[in-house]
Amino acid sequence: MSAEQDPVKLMKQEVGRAAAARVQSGTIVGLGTGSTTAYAIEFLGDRIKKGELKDIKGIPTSFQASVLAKQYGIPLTTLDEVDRIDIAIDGADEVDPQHNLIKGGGAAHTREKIVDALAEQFIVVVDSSKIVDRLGSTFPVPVEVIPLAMTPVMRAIEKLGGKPELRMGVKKAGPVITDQGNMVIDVKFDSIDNPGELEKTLNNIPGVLENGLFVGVTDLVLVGEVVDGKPVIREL
Ligand SMILES: O=C[C@H](O)[C@H](O)[C@H](O)COP(=O)(O)O
Repeated sequence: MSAEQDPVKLMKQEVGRAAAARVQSGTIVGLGTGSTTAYAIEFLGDRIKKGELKDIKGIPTSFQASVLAKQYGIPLTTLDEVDRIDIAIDGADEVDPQHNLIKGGGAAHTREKIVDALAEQFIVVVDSSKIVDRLGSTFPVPVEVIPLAMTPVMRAIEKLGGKPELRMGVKKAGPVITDQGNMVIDVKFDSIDNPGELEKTLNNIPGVLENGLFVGVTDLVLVGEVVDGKPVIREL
């Protein structure tokens, strides 16, 4: 199947394009992580090349975002250099009806939460498969943990009713190591009744750096769908 015919790829591309179209000249832009945001970064680069978009600066949420930004000609800055982030564009693994999220499928949720939460406008870009009635129904909650605390954190998570699993590398023996040099525990909960409460409880376990529940942060969700073979973008 060619890239153009792959409906998931098509949805991701179009939703990335739609988000990139909302960025204005002269702004500071949070650059999210993952396969969907990668398209937004590519389209931002296209707009810069065409001269449509001038004087923007990106704040990357990961090594991946930083590499892509450099590849597509987006100048980068840091949180030390700016007094605001105007807009952030980022993907998600699940989006619930209140626009709360699970993120961290790419182990980048710690830096993503810092950047996305600081942004004046945080736009989430997803394909329709990410929309759920209840967080945790398809995806575990990623928890970034300082390595020496891994065992006590796992025990504490079990006491909360979660099933923790250390995330292992693909094409790398051993665990996934985050951009901060930590590990990720993926936690399956039977049911997440109060995501805001769980977000705080998890972060309160000593040794936990950040978890992938993003509650009350989203301003707009752009959802890519394929209808009658054509990509359609809907706003939530
Ligand atoms: O750590 C990774 C991020 O939270 C991603 O934004 C999230 O996993 C969605 O990625 P994708 O767009 O590749 O599904």
